[in-house]
Order: sequence, then C-alpha cells, then structure tokens
Amino acid sequence: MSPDKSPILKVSKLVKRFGGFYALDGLSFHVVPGEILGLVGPNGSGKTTSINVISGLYGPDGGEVVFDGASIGGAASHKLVHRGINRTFQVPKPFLSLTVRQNIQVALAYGQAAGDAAAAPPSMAQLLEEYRLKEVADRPAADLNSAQQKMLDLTRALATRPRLLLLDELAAGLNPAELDWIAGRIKALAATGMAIIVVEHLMGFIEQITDRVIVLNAGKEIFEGTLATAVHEPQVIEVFLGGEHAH
Ligand SMILES: Nc1ncnc2c1ncn2[C@@H]1O[C@H](COP(=O)(O)OP(=O)(O)OP(=O)(O)O)[C@@H](O)[C@H]1O
Repeated sequence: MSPDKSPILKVSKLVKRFGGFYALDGLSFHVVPGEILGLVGPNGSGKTTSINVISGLYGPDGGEVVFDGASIGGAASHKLVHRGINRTFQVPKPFLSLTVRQNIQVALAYGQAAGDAAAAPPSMAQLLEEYRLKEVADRPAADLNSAQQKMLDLTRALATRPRLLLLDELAAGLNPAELDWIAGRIKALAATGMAIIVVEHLMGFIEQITDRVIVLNAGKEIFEGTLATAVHEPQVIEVFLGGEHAH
C-alpha cells in the first residue's frame, strides 16, 4: 500500500437508521487504492450495514459517501458496479440453475457494459483457474460446496473490474489451507491497485491481510489503526470481551 495516495472512498458522518434504531451513527473512514482495510467489531456493530450502504443496497439517512471524487450516497447498486464498486455477500446468491461458467459469463457481460474501465476485463479461463473453479465450471452452481460458492461470488464481483471491492465474511467457513490461499489472492488483488474493504470475525485472517482496521461498536468507530495496536486498546478489549474482562 502507498500511504501517500488520495482516498478512492471517503465515508463521512454516515447514518443509517432502521426505524428508530441507529445501525450507523456518524461513521467516518476512508480507503486508498491498493489498501486492504478491515472492518471489525462485535455482532450487530454495523459492519455489514456499512458495506450495504457503500454498495448502494441501502440509501444512507445522513452523511456522505464519496467515491473517486463524486458523491454516490443513495445511488443504486447496479449503477455503482459500473462506476467501479462491487462486493461479495455473507450468503452468496448465484443463479443456482446456471453453470459456474454461465454465472461468470453473466457478470463478465455486465462488467463489459461499464465500457472503458481502467483495468482490462479478466478472462473466463483466468477466473476459473485463479479461484479453483475449473473442475466445476460446467456444473450448476447449486452443486457447489460453500467454499466454492464463495469463490464464485468473488469471481462474479471481479468480472466487473471493481476499483473498490467489498468482502463480507468471505473467509467464514474456509479451512486453514483455504484461508492461507485466499489471503494470498486478496493481497495480490490489492497489489494491482484495487482498494479492498474486508469484514471478518476471524482475527488471524484480518491480521494476515489488512494494512489497517476500523473497529466499530454500535455504529460508531471506536478505533482506527493496525490490528496489533487495536488489541491493546482498553475500549476495544471492552467491546469484544465485556466490561468485567477489560481491566
Ligand atoms: N434491514 C434491516 N432491518 C432492521 N435492522 C437491521 C437491518 N439490517 C441490519 N439491522 C440491524 O442493524 C444492526 C447492525 O447490523 P449489521 O448486520 O450491520 O451488523 P454486523 O456488524 O455486520 O454484525 P454481524 O457481525 O453479526 O454480521 C443490527 O442490530 C441489525 O439487527
């Protein structure tokens, strides 16, 4: 990561309410090209909601999302894909009756409609090879195991040539060898200049791949810095372990 680059994404004082409940309560952070930023925090702290708002699944109720210099808060997901933001889902939802290859073809075609993006589109062969889907390329997505479904979800996002990639618990359910391998893949993507935001509960994985983390609690940032520093911060220990263990 080059720390001197200007942010590709800037989130300022973001608010998202569900009824009277504040899932995001004035959240601000940024990410620069080539950086892997971790969003961590206890269950319900607003990690997935952050990704849902940045990717256009939900409109914000306050604050601003600026991507590549333009305000995008409230823009629809499909428009944001063409601007260069794509994501994976905690529970992938491929077209189950289509084959793996057909699922990727749909995403490649959709990505192509974005026109003149900075990066050349990845090829089908490259995606199948790099994400270990070659053997199952002509099987329906319904036949895949959960790790393969996650890789299909990732290739679907990559097929649209994102400059900002949002990964929502991609690593959950992978075995240790798969975790090591996917950590390497994510780092290789960042090395191409892609900005990547990773939501994960697996702290070893977060430590292995992130340059920086934001720790959330109740929709607010309570820490920003490296994970190695975060684990010594009393307010971080408090939200992860509860008050009586914190001191
Ligand atoms: N569509 C929704 N309607 C109502 N409440 C919601 C909705 N989406 C999220 N919430 C609430 O907002 C809060 C934050 O949820 P969010 O999914 O962002 O948390 P999270 O940090 O990703 O948690 P987890 O680690 O369990 O995935 C939770 O209390 C959740 O119940």
